[in-house]
Amino acid sequence: MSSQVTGRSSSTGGTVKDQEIATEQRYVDLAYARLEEMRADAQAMLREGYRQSLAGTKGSLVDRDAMVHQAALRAQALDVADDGLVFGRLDLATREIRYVGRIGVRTRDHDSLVIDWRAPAAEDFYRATPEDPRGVVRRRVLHSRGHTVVDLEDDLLDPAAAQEMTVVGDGAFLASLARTREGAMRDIVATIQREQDEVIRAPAEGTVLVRGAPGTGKTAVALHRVAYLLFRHRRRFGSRGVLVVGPNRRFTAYIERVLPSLGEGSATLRSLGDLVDGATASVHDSPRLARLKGAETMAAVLRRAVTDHAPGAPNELRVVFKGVVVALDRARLDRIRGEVHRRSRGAVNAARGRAADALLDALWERFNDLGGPEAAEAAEGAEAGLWNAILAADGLASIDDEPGHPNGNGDGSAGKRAQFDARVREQRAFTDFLVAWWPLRRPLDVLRSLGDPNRLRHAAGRDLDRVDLTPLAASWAGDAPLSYQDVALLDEIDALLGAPPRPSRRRAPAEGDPFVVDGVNILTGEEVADETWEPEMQELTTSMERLERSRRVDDGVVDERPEYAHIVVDEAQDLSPMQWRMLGRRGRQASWTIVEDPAQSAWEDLDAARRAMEAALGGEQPATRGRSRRGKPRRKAPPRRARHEYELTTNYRNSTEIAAVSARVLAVALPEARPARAVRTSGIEPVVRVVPEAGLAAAARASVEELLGQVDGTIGLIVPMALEEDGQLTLDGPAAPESTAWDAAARERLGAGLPERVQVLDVLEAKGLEFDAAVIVAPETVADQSPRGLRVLYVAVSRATQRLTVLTSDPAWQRTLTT
Ligand SMILES: Nc1ncnc2c1ncn2[C@@H]1O[C@H](COP(=O)(O)OP(=O)(O)OP(=O)(O)O)[C@@H](O)[C@H]1O
Repeated sequence: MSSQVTGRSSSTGGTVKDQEIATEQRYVDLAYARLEEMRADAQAMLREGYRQSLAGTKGSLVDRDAMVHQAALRAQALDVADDGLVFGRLDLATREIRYVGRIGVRTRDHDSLVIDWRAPAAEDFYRATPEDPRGVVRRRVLHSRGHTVVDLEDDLLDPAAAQEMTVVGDGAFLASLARTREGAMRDIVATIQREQDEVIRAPAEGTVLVRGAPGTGKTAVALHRVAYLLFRHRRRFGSRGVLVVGPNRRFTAYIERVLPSLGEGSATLRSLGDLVDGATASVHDSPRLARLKGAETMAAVLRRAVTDHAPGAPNELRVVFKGVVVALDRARLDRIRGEVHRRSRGAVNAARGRAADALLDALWERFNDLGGPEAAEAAEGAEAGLWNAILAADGLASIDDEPGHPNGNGDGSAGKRAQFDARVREQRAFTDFLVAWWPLRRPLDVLRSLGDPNRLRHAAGRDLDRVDLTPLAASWAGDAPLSYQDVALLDEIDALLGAPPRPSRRRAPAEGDPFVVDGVNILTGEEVADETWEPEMQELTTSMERLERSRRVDDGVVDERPEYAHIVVDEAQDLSPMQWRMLGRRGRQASWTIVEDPAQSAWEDLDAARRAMEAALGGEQPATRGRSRRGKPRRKAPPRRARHEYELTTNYRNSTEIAAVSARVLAVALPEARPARAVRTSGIEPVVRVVPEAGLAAAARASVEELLGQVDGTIGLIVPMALEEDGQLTLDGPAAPESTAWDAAARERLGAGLPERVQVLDVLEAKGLEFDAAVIVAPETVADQSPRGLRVLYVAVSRATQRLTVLTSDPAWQRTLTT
């Protein structure tokens, strides 16, 4: 017979639970003692690594690098185990006992003391249920503070096999869900539920698509999956890297501690606003601008923008050969430009050499039209002084054609052509023209150039409506802040521009190269060293450094864009097609974990986003179809990958009372959707108050002050987006001069003097976050701000774990939320 005990006294002193805790403490002490030994071993390995480097050979440096890296990883993994090393115990029907913990611990004789939670032998800890006990009789969760076991909770899975086994517990799991939120997400290793574990351990290949309502643990599960993949497939995912992408910087700050707490510091965590090096988003676009910028048609607009002539590009080319002025006008130049773009298929910056050749062809043709070599001979006899005067008046920098010039003796037509090319290339008029007419462009310059409504109109073709041009151009003009959608556009432009053909190291100068102007090769943008140039010794790089190398869009083009072996996309329902394209470029060979809740989507055209997602996951990217970014034939598009779909159904965040309010919003936003099942009842009803519009801010302040006395943890004060008069931008940087009700200045006033645990944020910034208490201001405004406003509101009301207050100036909303 087993017994369920919660603190009952035993005949031998102390409660049964105390005795059980003492037993477990002895085992935990044993595990920590062994951990100390492992730590000493890791330190010894580190010292040995450094000793190797004293040998001084290149090979020894490589060994040192590898050894030090390994030892550092090991030491890091051991450190994370310092808190709550052992958190689970399984008693099996075979009488075997298994302990589960943050990392695997073995005795010196290789007997298992603690099984890593990610190892196959730990799977039963998460998967066993009373319906399917998988040989487990009792599952025990140990709650520790540091090295000390403070509580236990048992699940009896197979009562028939339990015999005299003691079972203690008082719902510590549910209690742990109600714990205070301190502002950063925590790991859930000890309490992962079966449906969550299935996602975490899903196959590493292909795409894992996870859906679930707010609070079902999608983010938590995705992060634990990363730790699992890195543990089980370290070689594959550790070397090429894992990228985790979240919606905004607040969100990445919120989740950034989870992976390190699981001992995994190697994954790259980025928000959609800082995925591209050198470009950082500081604003969200209004729904209208986001729709325009995020749509796939923007790819065509940008393609035209990069192939259009650059701002300030000259309209005429004039050179002199043997006294004959040869000129190309704007119409001819535009035709040449179009032809070069067609032939170079996209890699714009790399095509400058081809552009130079095409100009020379056209000049030669023109020169022949003017009479060719005969005309030159006639001109040669003319008065040099007269020519100089005329040509100087034309502003040509270099016109001379001295008899006896080394290039002046070509014969035969090929020789004449070679002579022509050589003489024209030498002229500053030609090289200066080339630099201005086909500049090596930077993504940010191209985007800014679209701040000119005329250029935007030209690039827009028929892909944008006239009425949209003005707000779009205004959002890119001057030094307007970059938005989250803009970052994806910069990446698109970068892909279109491509890298100029540059070697990885500085080359020695080629003597007399006419394309070297002021120490720079104007065809490639490459710096050419002076005569003192010597090849440098290369410093060894670690795999982490290599992983971190990436392109920067602000300072021209450097290095390759990083590609990852696995990409996790959180809040995927909000990605625009252009953002999917940006991610697709980073995961052409990757497997993916995609986490989403379509009911929370602020994005209007979900079908278009879905198509773009499919293209990113395995299809081809239309902008670079058939060719790689460097113009070489592309590898075949990867085959469509296996897809594994999962749904999470239990809401671990909200109390049942708060979940009821969010279910009411969902019923209006998306009547056919099913809310998740909340499991924790708090007995605290949400508050919905009607307040006159002018008093909303004051009421919000008062509500927060009241809540400060009611909860110990974080409070979110969630306000509508701040749309400017023309509905454009919502700033999360400094206040814009003419912005309205909920702008940054208003939010700053709302938060003034409040403790740090209170965050004032708009509904978009609240995505993915959670608070002990939330105050939602003006649901009616949120609902009206965009066609997806109701879904955005659904996000807002599902943020709180314990207390929810809604302030509305519309009595109809009070009825909707309470009945
Ligand atoms: N098995 C679990 N044990 C304990 N806590 C859990 C468990 N699963 C989820 N949680 C907690 O529930 C909360 C919600 O989890 P999470 O943020 O991952 O949900 P989500 O589905 O991503 O929500 P949203 O869609 O709103 O972003 C978090 O505090 C998380 O730690």
